[in-house]
Parts: sequence; structure tokens; C-alpha cells
Amino acid sequence: MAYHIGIIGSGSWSTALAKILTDNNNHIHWWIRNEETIRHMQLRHHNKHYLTSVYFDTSLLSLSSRAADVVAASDIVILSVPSAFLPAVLDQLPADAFAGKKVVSAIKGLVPVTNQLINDYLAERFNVSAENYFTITGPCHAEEVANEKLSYLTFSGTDNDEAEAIAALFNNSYLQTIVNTDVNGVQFAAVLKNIYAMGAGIAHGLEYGDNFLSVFITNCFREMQEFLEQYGKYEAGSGREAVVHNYNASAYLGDLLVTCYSLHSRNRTFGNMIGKGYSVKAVQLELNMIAEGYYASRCIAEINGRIGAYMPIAQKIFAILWEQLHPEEAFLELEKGLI
Ligand SMILES: NC(=O)C1=CN([C@@H]2O[C@H](COP(=O)(O)OP(=O)(O)OC[C@H]3O[C@@H](n4cnc5c(N)ncnc54)[C@H](O)[C@@H]3O)[C@@H](O)[C@H]2O)C=CC1
Ligand SMILES: O=C(CO)COP(=O)(O)O
Repeated sequence: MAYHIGIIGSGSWSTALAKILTDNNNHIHWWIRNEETIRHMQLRHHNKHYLTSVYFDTSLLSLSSRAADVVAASDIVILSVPSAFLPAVLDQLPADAFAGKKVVSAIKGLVPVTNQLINDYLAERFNVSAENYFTITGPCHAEEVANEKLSYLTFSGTDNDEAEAIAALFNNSYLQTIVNTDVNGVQFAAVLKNIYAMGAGIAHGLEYGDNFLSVFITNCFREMQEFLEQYGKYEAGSGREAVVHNYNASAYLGDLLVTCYSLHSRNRTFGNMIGKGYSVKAVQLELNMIAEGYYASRCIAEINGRIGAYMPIAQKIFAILWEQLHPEEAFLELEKGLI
């Protein structure tokens, strides 16, 4: 069956996903925030702000700056705006906007203030059911998709057959897909790895070396598991089924590694500048892109206030970014507890 596919977002990741889908000859309805970017795309066939080397066959694109129109025209809607902007972008949509549609989140973040996973937010605001919700995660930088370097994406959904069908739309010579049913686990892994990549960047900015970094990331990985185990117990307490997470899968360990090590990572870059002494404001002005780990560090600190996981690394990164704890002092304290 041919799907009508929509993409909501026009940053690096949306542009990379649009490339994969159009390389596979799918027509897409694409929400782009800015009319001028739409005009440029129609005239010059590329996104003038993000992944500028990627050129599109514009006969495969229906571009609009009205999110409601893109959602209405699609039966699979891919959300790939940074989490902090999601509620505002979907603000004008009626409560039944996603009725009968599959919603696929490519967002690696939590909704700020409410600290919700994207599926929990969509269920509350738009009544999107668990069966109609899917995620795209895994270690994959948009810049490498632009260069067609072999990458792997994980598609998760409680409806495994549907997740397979959605994944198949993305499969090609440079993109392999993996499917599982661990929807909440992979989302939290993606959120947490952004925080830890901030930490890896801070460590680099403070001039720690590769030896330290490998120990640091090992401890981050353990902490990620501790959070998910505690979260599972907390959820079980409110009646939700416990899920076994495959931590060694690439959506967990792989994404943590690539985000901590890759020079493409915005989170690592953000952290690196913090480690070198820049203020959060200065880094945000300098970076034309969004580092989800900044917002996530606060959401996770608040969630962990309820679930009580032992997370000294995430807690210190939160304190550096939001409470002006000096990075050097924070890392001197962290050094002592690493194993
Ligand atoms: N870039 C990557 O390699 C990957 C990104 N992701 C995730 O995809 C999501 C989107 O990130 P990117 O596309 O990389 O972002 P980006 O940092 O490349 O672009 C920022 C986007 O935010 C939009 N924006 C800025 N201010 C806005 C506002 N006030 N209201 C609405 N939109 C606004 C910009 O138009 C742009 O589309 C994030 O959750 C990220 O973690 C996931 C996998 C890979
Ligand atoms: O999620 C990503 C890679 O898998 C992108 O990470 P950054 O947002 O740090 O660039």
C-alpha cells in the first residue's frame, strides 16, 4: 500500500529523513516553518539552512508552512522538530487531527515543563493510541545520511508488523533498519544519551583525555540502565507492564557512543564549549542548532525526583547547565565515584 507521508520539521534531521524517503521515491508532504525557506527549496531544490548539500527532486515534495494541512494530507506523520518547540508547532491543530493516522516520532527529547515522553504528550493532547505510535531512534547523524554513509535506524512500535512496514519505507543501500517493540525504553535512551554527550563534551573542553572519556561513558551507560530499571519499577507500581530492554542494541549503547564521540554531535559541541568556559547563553547564540540534552537534563532531574535512581553524572550535568555549578569542580567530584 502506498502511504501518504508527512514530515513536521525542517532542521537537519527532518531534511535527512526527507532525503531518505525521496531517495526511495516516496512523495512527501513537508511542513517547513519559514515561507522563505519554502521558496528557496522550490527554486534551488535544497534547504538553505540545514544539510545544504542535499538536493531534492521537488516533484516529490508538497511543501507547506501550515502544519494542519500537512497532517491532514498524510496517513503517516513524522514529527522531527526539537521537543521544546513541539507543543507550539502543534498548537493550532484540533484534538482529532491525528485520528486514524500513524504518528512517528523522530524526536530525541521530552516535552519541557510536563516532562512527558512524546507518546504520553500525544495521547493526552490528541488521543493518539499506543498502537498508532512509533519511534525512530539509533545512532545516526543527519550529516552522515547527507553523505550516504551506511547508517542503522531503529523503528519501535507496539504493532510490530506496522513498525516493519514503516521501516521498509526507509530501507535502502545506505540505510538499514531494525525493528523492536521497546517504545519507551528507546525514547529514554535517546534522551539520556544527549545528556551524557553534553558531559563528554564538557570533559573534552576541560581537557580530559580519551582514557578518562572511555571510563566516563562506561559509567554513563550504567547510569542509563539504573534509570530505566528504576523507571520500570515506578511504572510497574502504577500498573504498567515491565519491559526488558536490550541495552546492547545500537539504539542504546550505539547512540550513546556516537553522540559522545562524534564531532557531528550538537550535544557534545555544546558541552565542549561549556567546558571551555562559555556561558549557556553564549553557546546557544553560537550554535544554530538545538542540543536536546540541555532541556533534557532538567526534565530528567525532575523525573528522577520521583523515581530516585542513582544518577550522579546526570545530576552534575544538570547542576552545571542550570545551577551554575562550575564544570571543573563538578568533574573533580565525579572523578572520585567512577568505576
Ligand atoms: N540532527 C541529527 O542528526 C538528529 C536529530 N535528531 C532529533 O531530531 C529533532 C530535531 O532536531 P534537528 O532537526 O537536528 O534540529 P536542528 O537543530 O537541525 O534544527 C532546529 C530546528 O528547530 C526549528 N526551530 C527553531 N526555532 C523554532 C521555533 N521557535 N519554533 C519551531 N521550530 C523552531 C528550526 O526551524 C529547525 O527546523 C531533535 O529532537 C533531535 O534530537 C534525531 C536523530 C539525529
Ligand atoms: O541523535 C543524534 C545521533 O544519533 C544526534 O545527536 P546530536 O543532537 O548531539 O547531534
